[in-house]
Amino acid sequence: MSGHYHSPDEPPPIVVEGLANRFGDFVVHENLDLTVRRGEILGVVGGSGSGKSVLMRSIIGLQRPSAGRVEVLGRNITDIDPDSNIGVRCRWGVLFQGGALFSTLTVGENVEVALKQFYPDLDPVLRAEIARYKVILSGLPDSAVAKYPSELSGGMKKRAGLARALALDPELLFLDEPTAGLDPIGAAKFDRLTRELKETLGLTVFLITHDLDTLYEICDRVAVIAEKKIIAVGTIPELIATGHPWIEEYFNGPRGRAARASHERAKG
Ligand SMILES: Nc1ncnc2c1ncn2[C@@H]1O[C@H](COP(=O)(O)OP(=O)(O)OP(=O)(O)O)[C@@H](O)[C@H]1O
Repeated sequence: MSGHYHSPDEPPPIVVEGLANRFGDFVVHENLDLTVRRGEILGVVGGSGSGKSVLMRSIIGLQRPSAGRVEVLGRNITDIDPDSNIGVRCRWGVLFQGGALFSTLTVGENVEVALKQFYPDLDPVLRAEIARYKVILSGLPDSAVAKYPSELSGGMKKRAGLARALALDPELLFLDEPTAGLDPIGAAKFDRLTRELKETLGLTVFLITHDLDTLYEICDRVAVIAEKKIIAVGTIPELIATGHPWIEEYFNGPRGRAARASHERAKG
């Protein structure tokens, strides 16, 4: 299995500049800047309702910003009509909160949806085989291919959603709270899978999470949304060194301290 080749001169895979999002009078983002580096897992944190999902939707072209520029894999997403950016859309995969699987389709068929859309002439037998491979790559047993979402546990649904996100061999993977609702063992396994996939497939990962263990275990850097913008981006020690009160409370509160202690124990 090979990753994606990139020349060192290529621009960062995601560049957001001066982003604004408003719903009526309600301002979610104002003058938000963010650059995601190639090959990193970037964790995105912020209080509930701070605009993490709206940011992700702006980056993948599902939310038209009120102002600003969003460049993904060298294409300006804000300028192009959603139907015309098909070439760039097949270069990312998204795991939405809850998996967003089609309930009337099996897991395998769910994975096949994107393959059918982007490669309509693909032989159906080959298409089913590619889907099966993605399901297994996501850590599900072969038997899960023929199952319906209602027959899966929460953790299996996440993996099925991940298989769908990987359908088109993406360069960029967007994960919206992938470990929410999983027990700690299931969450740790999902974290390991994310890291392994990133390393094996050469992915860049944009990962929204509230899970402090995920931040400590697998994120290369963390971006913090507060006050309608990204207030800081860096490694966790770099963030703590900013002394910002929200960051301080987040990482040095009881849960933050417990996650750090467990991370340090695991490192030995
Ligand atoms: N389509 C919309 N119309 C109006 N308001 C919206 C819309 N989408 C999001 N919002 C509002 O924007 C704010 C940010 O929402 P968003 O879902 O991005 O938050 P979040 O940081 O992902 O929160 P959480 O951690 O709770 O998932 C919220 O107050 C939400 O109600």
